[in-house]
Amino acid sequence: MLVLVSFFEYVLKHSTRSNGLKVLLAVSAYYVYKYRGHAIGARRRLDLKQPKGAVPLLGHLPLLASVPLDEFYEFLEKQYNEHGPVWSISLPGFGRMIQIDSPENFEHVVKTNFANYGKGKLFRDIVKDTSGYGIFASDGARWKFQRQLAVNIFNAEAFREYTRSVFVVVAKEVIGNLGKAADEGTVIDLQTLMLHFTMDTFGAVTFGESFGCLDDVNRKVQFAEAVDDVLEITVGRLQNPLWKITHRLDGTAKRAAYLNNLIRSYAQNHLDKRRQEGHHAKKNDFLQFLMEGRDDNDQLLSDELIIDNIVTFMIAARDTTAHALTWMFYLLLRDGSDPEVVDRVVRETDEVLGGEDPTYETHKKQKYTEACFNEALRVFPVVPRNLRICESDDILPDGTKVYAGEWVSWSSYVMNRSESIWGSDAKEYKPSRWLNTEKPSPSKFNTFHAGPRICVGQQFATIEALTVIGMIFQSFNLELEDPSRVPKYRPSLAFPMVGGLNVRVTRRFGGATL
Ligand code: HEM
Repeated sequence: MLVLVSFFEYVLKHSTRSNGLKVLLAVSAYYVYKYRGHAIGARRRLDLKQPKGAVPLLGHLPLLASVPLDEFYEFLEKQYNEHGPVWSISLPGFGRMIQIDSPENFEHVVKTNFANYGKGKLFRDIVKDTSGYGIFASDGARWKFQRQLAVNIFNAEAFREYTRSVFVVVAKEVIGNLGKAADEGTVIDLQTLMLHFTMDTFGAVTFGESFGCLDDVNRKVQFAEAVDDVLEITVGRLQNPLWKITHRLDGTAKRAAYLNNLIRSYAQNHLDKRRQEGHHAKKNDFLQFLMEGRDDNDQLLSDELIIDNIVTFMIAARDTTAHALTWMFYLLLRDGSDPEVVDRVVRETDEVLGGEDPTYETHKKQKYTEACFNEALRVFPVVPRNLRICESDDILPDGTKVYAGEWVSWSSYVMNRSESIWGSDAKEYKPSRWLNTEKPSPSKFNTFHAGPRICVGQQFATIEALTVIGMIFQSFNLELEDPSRVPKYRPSLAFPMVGGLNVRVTRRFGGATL
């Protein structure tokens, strides 16, 4: 730093060029000095620890850019180990980001002082062209009425009906694909299968018809591919503070517009078709709920807001649940896993289902299977990192000051593996920790978030997962193609497994056949 300052002093003294250049250099020198050790726009915070490697103006951007993407959460974990439960980084565009790790600080941000921490304009800009002003990207009153609408969609009656007419029906197509792989002796990628499963269930609960992804698991479905591509672009924006410029230059902005148009037109066509059928056509799907939903002023939602929410629900529902299932199957089947865990799931499935299809009532009895699913979501939380922006100056329960405009961020991946939160076996996959004990609070098991914005689809995801897990184990034995492989993750909006999860399938003797 001193070398830099001396260099500027030297140039200013000896420059024979115009005064303009001198002024430019002086201004640059001022900013480099002002933002030494942190990013432009960020408040200087000597009271907070921060990783070494921050540079003037860019802060920790070069450091973060140097971290391999598939080791990002281990990098975060290392920082927590080195700096303790609160530390910070600064990034151009974002400013200061305070990293927290304790359930108490987390609960304060997402629940106790909820009104003071929003998603912020920066986040909204990133997702605006995809999920618009839907529930996910909104704050305040606009969020509140959409939340109420969403809560109304999910009730026991709806879950009973989804299980019967959607989850079981679509899971039967999963079983069909697995049966084909079993009979042909081929491997099948469970990750793709689960993504197609959750996509088709989403189609069925939203529009009353599946996307047909499971008709042929290897067939490309344009809509599903558009969603994948758009999510990748969104993640690229989160990682690139200059995305508004670079995406325009490299053509990504044009592609994003094309993809979003494709996705939204699909939803609009369904909406138009439903209107033509008659607004009160007896349908029991998300689309109908949204078409009949009303805002704060008792007005029906605009087409735009209906579509914003359809896209939001699809993004929130599809990859999260599919990836959670994929990681769970990996944890059950990998080398070194306890064979008693799978045996117990199979025994429970046989006892509870007795060879029949799952129902809303049988889910409640799949206690051990649910423990396996939740434990997978603990070890591999499919929303591994999150953040909020502080609206007005605040103090966290541990005394840390947060100033207006600063971000607070946490990683469920790191928190869920923390020994100080989960005990000395925190890193082990141990479904039994969920049995015979009180459920951990959402601030401790925070994969589904906590407070007023806790995931509205948690029960939906759990019931959907229990249906397909039960139906798979009812009929098949699964084996990983390579049980010794330790799969990597890809940072994304959810948490995909790099390279998928190839399994070999055999039919269970005496198992249900379809
Ligand atoms: C394993 C599966 C899932 C996980 C781990 C998960 C996790 C989360 C998390 C962490 C949030 C908070 C995001 C934030 O505010 O920053 C969230 C919100 C949300 N989730 Fe989920 N989710 C899952 C499945 C689902 C499903 C199946 C649906 C819908 C059917 C859904 C719908 C939503 C919605 C609408 C929100 C926004 C709620 C609000 O802002 O009030 N999620 N989810």
